[in-house]
Amino acid sequence: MTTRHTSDDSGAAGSGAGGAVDPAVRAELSRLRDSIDNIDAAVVHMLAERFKCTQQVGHLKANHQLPPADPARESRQIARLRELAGNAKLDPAFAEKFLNFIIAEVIRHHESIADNTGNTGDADNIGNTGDSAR
Ligand SMILES: C=C(O[C@@H]1C=C(C(=O)O)C=C[C@H]1O)C(=O)O
Repeated sequence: MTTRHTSDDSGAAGSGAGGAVDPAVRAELSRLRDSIDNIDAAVVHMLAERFKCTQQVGHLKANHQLPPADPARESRQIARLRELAGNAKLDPAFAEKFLNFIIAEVIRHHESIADNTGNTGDADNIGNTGDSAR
């Protein structure tokens, strides 16, 4: 059985086989973790802003009988993000997975907005008032 080594702010990091932590290692770890915390906060704030926009898109689509998902737009975004990722030395496959994860959540929101607006997003439904006499 393998042992999973962990470290926390109480400071096992850099202590080798359980000895005292090198203060320089502790300081470096702490500096890096401060940056990670700032980046995570920025990611959360940026995602919150993105979802504010996509919610508005969801209402616009529901009010104008547009479908929740737009696969052509998604393909363009994925191609663009993969290119940006490659240039930034981030794995393009990871960037694509991450974007797909977010988009899936956005589409779920759009479907629920459409349901609550009485629009299924089905193209056949454009102009359908709910009156079954066709
Ligand atoms: C936000 C939109 O709706 C969906 C979500 C997307 C996204 O989160 O980027 C992109 C395309 C759509 O499938 C949109 O059409 O722009």
